[in-house]
Amino acid sequence: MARMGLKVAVYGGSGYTGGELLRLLSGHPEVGGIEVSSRQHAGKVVGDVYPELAVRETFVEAGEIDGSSLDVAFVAYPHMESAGLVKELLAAGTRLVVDLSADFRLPDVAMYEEWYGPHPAPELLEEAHYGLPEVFGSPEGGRLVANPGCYPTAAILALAPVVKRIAVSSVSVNALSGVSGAGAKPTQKSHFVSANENVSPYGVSGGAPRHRHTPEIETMLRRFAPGTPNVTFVPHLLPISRGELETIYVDLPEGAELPGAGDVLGWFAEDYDGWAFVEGRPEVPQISHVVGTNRARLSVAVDERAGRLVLFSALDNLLKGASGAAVQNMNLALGYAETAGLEYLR
Ligand SMILES: NC(=O)C1=CN([C@@H]2O[C@H](COP(=O)(O)OP(=O)(O)OC[C@H]3O[C@@H](n4cnc5c(N)ncnc54)[C@H](OP(=O)(O)O)[C@@H]3O)[C@@H](O)[C@H]2O)C=CC1
Ligand SMILES: CC(=O)N[C@@H](CCC(=O)OP(=O)(O)O)C(=O)O
Repeated sequence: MARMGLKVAVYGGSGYTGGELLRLLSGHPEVGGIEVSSRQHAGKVVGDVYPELAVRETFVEAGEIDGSSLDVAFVAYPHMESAGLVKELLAAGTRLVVDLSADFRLPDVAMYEEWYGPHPAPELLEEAHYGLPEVFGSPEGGRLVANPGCYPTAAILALAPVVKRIAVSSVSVNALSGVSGAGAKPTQKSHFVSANENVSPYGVSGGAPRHRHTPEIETMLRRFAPGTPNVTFVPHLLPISRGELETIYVDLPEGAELPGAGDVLGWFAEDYDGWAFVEGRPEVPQISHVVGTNRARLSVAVDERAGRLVLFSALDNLLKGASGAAVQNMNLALGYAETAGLEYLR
């Protein structure tokens, strides 16, 4: 007998975030049917291509999925490839689209075009809800969720409670990530021989830091703290499969009083009270504290000698940084508990 429940589709199911979505959605109590697209593997059973997933659905071409029949579509395509499909799905009547790419994160077309390229569906930017619910609220009732980038999720969760409360004069993010953040297609940067036994800074070009997550972090923080200064953001590739850690240096204006660590932990507790997956704790988070979970763990150290706050933020790039957050957003958008299907990842 067919299971009742939500009919969902994962577009780009052969990728890392797509695979993680299949794993999460297969065990989700509200999901009744899953369709999954892949160009390379169309016609093959998911679990035959990826035995670690043990999913019995068959990959199909994206065009074979009827968007009008879907409750939820997760689009896990590269940026600039995603927006066209998102537009088609919404026009077809898909109830909710969660886009994992960056295509609907920046509300300003000119900014998108500066950092990415021509936008394929700018008319939808205004309607997209930036899917970091612990900071920007639930997307309940909306049709389009722009799932945040993994690095911006970690940075915004740590910084929002601070910039909301005190003026800051500089913000520098030192970010570390596992190789799955670079996606399933190997590149010179992500090839085993390049990444193994190595740590490399990247996102620096023409002698300046220039990673496309910089404007995402700045734009989102300025929504409630318009005076947030330009952010220096430098990511580094670690020889691990997954997980992300950011150490964030925050300077205060001349003469401003430095808050204590207890103050900042109190702000984290106040802002994230009632949310299941975000927690400030006294100990400094490590990647091993969050890998395989949908947690973001935050902490703080106060450098009184230098007059500077040091924030820490750790998450799993494929879960709270992508697919776990996407399922959390689906839950909230459709009125379920944020933890539905994710309880074991707390
Ligand atoms: N990896 C991470 O940690 C995070 C990723 N993201 C974002 O999520 C999205 C997916 O990332 P990730 O899973 O890592 O990426 P992958 O490269 O692992 O997977 C993307 C999948 O999309 C399909 N695809 C690629 N190009 C196209 C295209 N032009 N048209 C249609 N399908 C295409 C491919 O499947 P096939 O060739 O089989 O069709 C591919 O497997 C990206 O936008 C990424 O930036 C966001 C946060 C974190
Ligand atoms: C290690 C690594 O390469 N990480 C990726 C993470 C970005 C990502 O996947 O997020 P978006 O959806 O915003 O592109 C990068 O720096 O490009």
